[in-house]
Amino acid sequence: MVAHSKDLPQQISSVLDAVHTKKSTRARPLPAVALVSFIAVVIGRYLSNKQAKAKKAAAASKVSTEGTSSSSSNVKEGKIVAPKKTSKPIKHTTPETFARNRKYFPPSKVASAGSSASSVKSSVKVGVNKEFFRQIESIFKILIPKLHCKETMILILHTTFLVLRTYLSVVVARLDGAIVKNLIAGNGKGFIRGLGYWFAIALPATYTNSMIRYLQSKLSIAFRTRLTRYVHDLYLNDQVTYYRALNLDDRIEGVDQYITTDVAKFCDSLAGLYSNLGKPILDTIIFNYQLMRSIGVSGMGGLFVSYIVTAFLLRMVTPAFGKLAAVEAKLEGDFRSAHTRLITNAEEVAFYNGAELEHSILTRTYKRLIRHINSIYKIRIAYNMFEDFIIKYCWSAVGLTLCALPVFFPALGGVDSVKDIASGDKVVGARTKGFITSKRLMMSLADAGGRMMYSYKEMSELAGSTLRVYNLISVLHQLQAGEFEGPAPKTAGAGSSTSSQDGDAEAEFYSMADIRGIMNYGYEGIKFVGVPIVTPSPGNANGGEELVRNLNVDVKPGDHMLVTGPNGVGKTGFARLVSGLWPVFRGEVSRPSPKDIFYIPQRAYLSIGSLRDQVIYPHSHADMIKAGRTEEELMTILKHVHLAYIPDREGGWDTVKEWKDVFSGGEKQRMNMARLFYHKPKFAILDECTSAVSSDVEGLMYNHAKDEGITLITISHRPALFKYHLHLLKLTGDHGHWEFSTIGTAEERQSVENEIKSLQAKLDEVEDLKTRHAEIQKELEVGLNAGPQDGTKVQKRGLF
Ligand SMILES: Nc1ncnc2c1ncn2[C@@H]1O[C@H](COP(=O)(O)OP(=O)(O)OP(=O)(O)O)[C@@H](O)[C@H]1O
Repeated sequence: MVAHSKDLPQQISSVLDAVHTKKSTRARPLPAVALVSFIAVVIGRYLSNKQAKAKKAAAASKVSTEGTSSSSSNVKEGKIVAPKKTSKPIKHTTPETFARNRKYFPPSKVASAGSSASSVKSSVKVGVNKEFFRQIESIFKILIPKLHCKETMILILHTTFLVLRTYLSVVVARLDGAIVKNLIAGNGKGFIRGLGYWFAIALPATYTNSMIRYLQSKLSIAFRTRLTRYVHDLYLNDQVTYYRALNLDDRIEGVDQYITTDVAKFCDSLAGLYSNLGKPILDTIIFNYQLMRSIGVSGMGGLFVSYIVTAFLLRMVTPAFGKLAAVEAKLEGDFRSAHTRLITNAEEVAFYNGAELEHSILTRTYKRLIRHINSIYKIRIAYNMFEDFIIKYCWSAVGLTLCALPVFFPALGGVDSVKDIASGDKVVGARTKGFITSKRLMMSLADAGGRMMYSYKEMSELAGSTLRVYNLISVLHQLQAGEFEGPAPKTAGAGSSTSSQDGDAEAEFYSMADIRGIMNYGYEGIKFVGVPIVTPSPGNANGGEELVRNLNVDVKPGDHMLVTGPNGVGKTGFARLVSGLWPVFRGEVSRPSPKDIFYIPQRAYLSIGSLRDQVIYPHSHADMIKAGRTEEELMTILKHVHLAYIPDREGGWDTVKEWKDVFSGGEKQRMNMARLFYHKPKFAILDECTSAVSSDVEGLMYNHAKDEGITLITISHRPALFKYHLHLLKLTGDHGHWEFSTIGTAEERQSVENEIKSLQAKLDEVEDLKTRHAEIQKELEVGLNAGPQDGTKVQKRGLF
């Protein structure tokens, strides 16, 4: 009974609505049902066709993968997946698209929450402002590159279903009214018919709701795919943007977090915002229109004033959700990278017994994150209270007052009430109907308004992820173009020769923002003309440190060169310059084209993939077949590096394992040397890459490399490698000093002789020690044979 009386106003309202709209909108759900069912079936068929196609494609790719790379050991391992061999192009973005889009991504005017050193000091805050809309617009150029694309199709479908849902809500409300009307009138037939319509409409209505959710997810995934592809194309390219982002620039710290989490979060929020904002806006327009019929234009004026005041107040009190979200994403990234570090260095940490310290680092990063999240929750308490107070209570009070206007001041009343009274309806009935209709509309409006205000909060948070995604793309674009961030270069007059290093008046000031050197590709050799080796200095106000000054060297084919010097002097820096990883600040570097030069780094790298992939890296199996190379050749190569036993031991070329855990230190280095013999480049830079290999095998590998016609540039401090080279580049570390000489000159001989002398001296010492040892032994024996003075018999055996 209580429940009944509680629902009564709503039921009366439905009946009144039904009566009110008798002429033009009699509850006729059947055409609506038919229309919705038709659209649902068409879209359902479209989507199921797509799904069938996707299933077919998946089955086909499974067959091809099984056909090319499955092996018994692969199955045994179970966990590691070999890279898929695909004939499809890996890159999706053309250089022209990059060039066109670059201008849409100038450095952000908002100081980034994700970077530790942003040069952009700006008063613009993270939030729903002009800069946010500009950033979103730029990102949309990537998300929807043209009008006719998959994303537009999904957006159209999504919009259709959103409109359908609003339409169905109206139909359901009217049907509700009609059923209640028949119930009150005791019309059994009408009631049963109404119930029939009710069930008939349930199917398309529920289908519409689940399609809205499905299309929202689909839109999010489509956006994510577009963005991830674009970012990957930008990140992994010939300009080694990934290396630059990680080593030469600190604007996007934790780039993995940006690409994996932030992009996904951004796409989810954007797709969600469309439906969360679109529906309330549509509702607000419809309900406001209907409300105007009930409370009149003057009442609507009051309502709009309350909208404006609410929007103003909420904007005033809304905390910087965008900035908070951006900081949260950064802290999440820090926590994640602390774990990644531990995974990468588990063995080293275990050897050092460093669990406790690592534990404290993890706890500290986690606490920092949680403290921030907790502070957001606390900020939300006051905000939610205010939001509820305004939207639920103040709006209701305003609503009630406005609803009362036609009652107390009929002259001000809405069109309907005036018309109803004029047409002779009972005054009380007219007032009840007017009040309940207005109240229902007000409630719906408050609900739509609440959702819109909630969307404002979502938009503020979206501003945070938009900033991070925008910064990612913007910085990658700049790095790809070789534009770095650094202190302003000093002008010639203002001391271009100002020292950047303590106590060195001649050292030049090197800024990442002032790179003037030239890099030439395609030279038959490696030539440095007036090139300094300078450490990159992202965010360092003192500029980069000059390790080697004004280097001039020319290595022609066959001029095997050894680069030597103490630790940290810049030997690997030389290799980084040749490979284009470090910028050429001044002078000119000429080098062969990429296919003619190969680097083997200090730390042996083993990729994800099969045993074969380890030898042919960075070729894929498909590249190997295309180049006409065979497994017999690979076997010969393994013999040269003394690893011929590996394929048998590991179960064949197709075996997939985590190779970095399988091979010993020396095996890893020999495997890296095997790559050199596979690729046979004209030049090779070997950076201490045989330090764990026994010296006899090392010698064989060096001689084989020379026999293959490879010009070697070895970075090492071991004199044992002198004999395989013709030239010596010695970096002394003394104010960037360096010496170039030919091995075999007086100086070099002197150096080798010095080493021989020092070894000889040690050997002589061994002889002396041996002689001394024999003497002591002799003395002891003499002493024992003489026996004790008191005549006690000492047993020789017991003493020794
Ligand atoms: N990305 C970087 N940013 C700034 N400085 C760097 C960077 N990489 C290396 N350095 C610094 O440059 C200096 C030279 O490094 P490099 O690796 O060339 O030394 P090296 O002579 O090869 O030493 P080792 O014999 O120990 O391998 C070191 O002091 C190092 O700290």
